[in-house]
Amino acid sequence: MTNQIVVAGAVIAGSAVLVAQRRRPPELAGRWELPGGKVMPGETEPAALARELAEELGVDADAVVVGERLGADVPVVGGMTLRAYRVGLTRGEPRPDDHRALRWATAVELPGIDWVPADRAWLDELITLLTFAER
Ligand SMILES: Nc1nc2c([nH]c(=O)n2[C@H]2C[C@H](O)[C@@H](COP(=O)(O)OP(=O)(O)OP(=O)(O)O)O2)c(=O)[nH]1
Repeated sequence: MTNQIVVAGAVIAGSAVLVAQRRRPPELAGRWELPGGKVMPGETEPAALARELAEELGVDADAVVVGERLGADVPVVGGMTLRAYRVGLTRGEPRPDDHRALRWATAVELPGIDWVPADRAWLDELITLLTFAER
């Protein structure tokens, strides 16, 4: 059986990353994550991420530029593997179509966020990325 990959996007703008507050399931509701979702059979990971971000953030899929991998794969309960990518948006302002809320967070704000537990694995890489991001 193949492992289900979940792709998550670190959408960077200036020196901030977009973080999204989950509505569900109850054990994750209210906690923050990188937006994304499950890769469907036959879909490439960048295509899946563009589709998920378009659905969740109300932006055009072709405005989603998927860049390099960020950090390591993270195994999560239920036999899934989380994989993060750097993302740029060429146009559009994200809105929370599937999340409770969205916020832009800078490097100093990241450790204080109430992350979905698995996403803490990416904290150091995110901080490094934002610290050296173009201003
Ligand atoms: N998208 C996303 N999911 C995450 C993150 N961290 C983390 O543990 N997860 C978990 C929560 C879920 O069990 C699973 C992905 O669920 P999802 O709800 O985002 O995916 P989806 O839209 O494709 O799923 P579905 O509800 O339509 O079935 O991965 C993260 O940073 N981003």
